[in-house]
Amino acid sequence: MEVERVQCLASGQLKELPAKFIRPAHERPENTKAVEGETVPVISLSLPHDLLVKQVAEAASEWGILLLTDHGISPTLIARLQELGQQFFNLPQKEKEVYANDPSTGRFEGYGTRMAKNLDEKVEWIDYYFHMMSPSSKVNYDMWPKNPASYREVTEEYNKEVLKLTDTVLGLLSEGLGLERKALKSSLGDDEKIETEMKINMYPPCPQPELALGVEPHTDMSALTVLVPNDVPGLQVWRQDHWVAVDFLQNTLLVHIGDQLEVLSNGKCRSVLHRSLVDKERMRMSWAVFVAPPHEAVIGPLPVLVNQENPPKYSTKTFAEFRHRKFNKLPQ
Ligand SMILES: O=C(O)CCC(=O)C(=O)O
Ligand SMILES: [Fe+2]
Repeated sequence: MEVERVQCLASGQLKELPAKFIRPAHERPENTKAVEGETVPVISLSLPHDLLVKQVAEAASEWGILLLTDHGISPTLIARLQELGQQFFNLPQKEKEVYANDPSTGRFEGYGTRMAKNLDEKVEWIDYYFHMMSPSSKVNYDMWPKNPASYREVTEEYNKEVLKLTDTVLGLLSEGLGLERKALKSSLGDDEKIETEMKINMYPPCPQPELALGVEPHTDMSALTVLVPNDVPGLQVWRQDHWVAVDFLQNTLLVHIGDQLEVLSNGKCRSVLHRSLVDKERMRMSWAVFVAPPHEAVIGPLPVLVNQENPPKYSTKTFAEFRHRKFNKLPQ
């Protein structure tokens, strides 16, 4: 089926936003502005170990998101990843359509655009590219862009780095919960099992950004999400009762706590509610890597964190069941 891409729409000198992108008043950025003066914690991985554990634990429980500096992933590698993503979205439309996904038939991987299921439904101002990244046994490389030619090599290298960083962050979070370094990682599945997915988000310039959303408020169902944005701001996180804008900081990685860590930690780590706004003049992009357990993994509050004073706050189920419920908006 022919899908109307937001990028094509945006390149057509639109003055007004088509109705399907106009959010109801209570969701509009113009009516739900971020507060000034609050900032997401920025944490350097080169801090002394005990201090680092403490800061990461605090950020995970109070914010559910942290910005990492001195994270060890080379700026050159990140810049290459970003260039390739941009190059893909600059390809002729026909070439991109070869990779079109079709969520209505369960084909989630590939090039995608949100589709309204009925006339009232609002859609997000975004085109994206989504694919599994690891373990390689579960990857269908036909779903990865073949152009630019170095996409696979660079993406695989980036994935390795993200897996190393994940190991570090999960270790710190485990220690912050008073557990052994390996506790969270082994619940999610060790290196051959843990899954990563890449989502390249592309938000074209939008004629009326105050009325639209790039991504609706949501929590990620992953364990962790590692995200690099380009320099166009837009990400906002919910804190207590208001939105806080996440500043763009050069050479910084964003780490979101996702639903699976909230469950495993029995609520000590918070899965952060977030949304993305769009810009009038500039294209915003972000590269999100979702780190998640395999579908068959059984995830529930870790028994060592549960006792009479701290009864389990979440039910235990397979990650497949969790996904099914989340996709279908069923209670967990
Ligand atoms: O673009 C962003 O900063 C956020 C994207 C996001 O939340 C997602 O892809 O899950
Ligand atoms: Fe997200």
